[in-house]
Amino acid sequence: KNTRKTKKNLPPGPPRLPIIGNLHQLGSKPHRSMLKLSEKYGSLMSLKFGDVSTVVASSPETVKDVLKTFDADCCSRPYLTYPARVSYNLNDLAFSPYSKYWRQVRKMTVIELYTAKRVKSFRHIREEEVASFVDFIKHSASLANPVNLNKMLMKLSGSVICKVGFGMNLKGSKLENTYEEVIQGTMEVLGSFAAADYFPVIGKLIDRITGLHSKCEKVFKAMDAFFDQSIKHHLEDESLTDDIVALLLKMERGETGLGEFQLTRNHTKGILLNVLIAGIDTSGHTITWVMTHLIANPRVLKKVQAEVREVIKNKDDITEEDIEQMEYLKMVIKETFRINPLVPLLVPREASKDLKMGGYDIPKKTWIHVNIWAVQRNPNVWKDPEAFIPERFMDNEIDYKGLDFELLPFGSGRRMCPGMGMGMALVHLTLINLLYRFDWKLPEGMEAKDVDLEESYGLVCPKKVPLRLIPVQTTWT
Ligand code: HEM
Repeated sequence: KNTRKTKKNLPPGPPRLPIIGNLHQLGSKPHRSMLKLSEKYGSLMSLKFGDVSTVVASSPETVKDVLKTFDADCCSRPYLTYPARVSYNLNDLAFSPYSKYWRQVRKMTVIELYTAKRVKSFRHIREEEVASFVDFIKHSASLANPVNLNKMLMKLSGSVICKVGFGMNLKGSKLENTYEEVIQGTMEVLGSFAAADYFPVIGKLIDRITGLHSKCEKVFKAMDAFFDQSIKHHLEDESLTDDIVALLLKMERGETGLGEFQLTRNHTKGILLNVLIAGIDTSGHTITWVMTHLIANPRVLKKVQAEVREVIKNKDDITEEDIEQMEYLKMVIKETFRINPLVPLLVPREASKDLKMGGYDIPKKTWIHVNIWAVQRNPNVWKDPEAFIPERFMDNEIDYKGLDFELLPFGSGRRMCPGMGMGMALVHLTLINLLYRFDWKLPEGMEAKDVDLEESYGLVCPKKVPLRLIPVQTTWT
């Protein structure tokens, strides 16, 4: 009798296998598999992964329901075993549940850390690091050597984040030789569909067998040693006052920030984890994707270079604000975010109470995936969605700042990325330099149609095969 009374009207979804549910349908690229399934079962779809009930939103309307209409009740995070470990037991911002702690830290970081003023104050660091990056590329150009842009751009954003966040040079730090492996490994750990999250009884054992557990421990230890190094450096040198570690240590001492809330060392490290991984991976990979699409589309490359060169030609130096006069470059960046959003499923959310959404029941504790990969390829919204056509933004007001639910590379609502300004400042300055100062050629024997566009999968989806291009220095630089 009771069962009949409480029967829920859940969103439709594919049939499930015993025990694993729909896990076998995820494949190696869950955002792509979920897009395919949503074409059959609808833009609000139920899936079951082991013990976990999930819904996936895949259209601008259903995504708007999750991120705006029901944001307050959908903005918590589920408990994820390995993100919990690397975030010092959820003492961070990105994986911590919606709670008083999260609200205070979010408010504090938005007021103190991710402000336009602070982004500006780090400008000299971006300029210095981009200048030495350009020098390296000039050197490669003089030898006609191909440059591995994935690697070099990761190094550039790594150097910027180390100085901005940790007051240190990447060179000489504990991550100097391993940061690429550590950051990539962390992203894989954070983005993996871990057995421990879906099978409470045997999941941890499965993760030990697959190696996920030891991989997590390895990256955690490497990052922890790096954070300790930076904190020690700050405690020994009082002149370090302007970077993010300095600010967090001030908060620990109660000199600024959170009112009655006491920031502990684990909170500091959790927040630093977000700065390190979100800061390095995202900006570098965004620039690589832009360059990949440009080299695969020579017409667009030529057009955007003409624009950049026209704007810069009579100026003494290049600044990140020059982007304001580069309408076509802005369209190229939007189109890149549309085709290759770096976080295609955003970070998973969890319903904090029973909800009724689009006529369906979403029970409390259901996990919610927002598939922006599907939204940004929706043929009802985007004509010819697989093609790279920046001009589609010409008479189109859609932007990526969280207000338009057709394009959401930074998410939207309470959990929207707070580091957008910081990330985009580096993306703009670097791209303008790459396009103004160099022409770009594919290695011998390759043509535009051969450029590989496959993404790899993790929390962030970078280009799978590194982008190798030959820079040719322009005569005017
Ligand atoms: C091009 C660069 C970047 C992209 C595309 C990007 C994208 C994203 C996305 C999609 C999310 C998840 C939003 C959600 O779950 O709804 C996110 C969250 C976050 N990002 Fe970024 N991000 C970028 C740069 C940065 C930078 C430079 C920082 C900091 C230095 C940063 C810090 C964070 C943090 C702390 C969160 C968690 C917010 C929360 O859960 O409250 N991001 N980012």
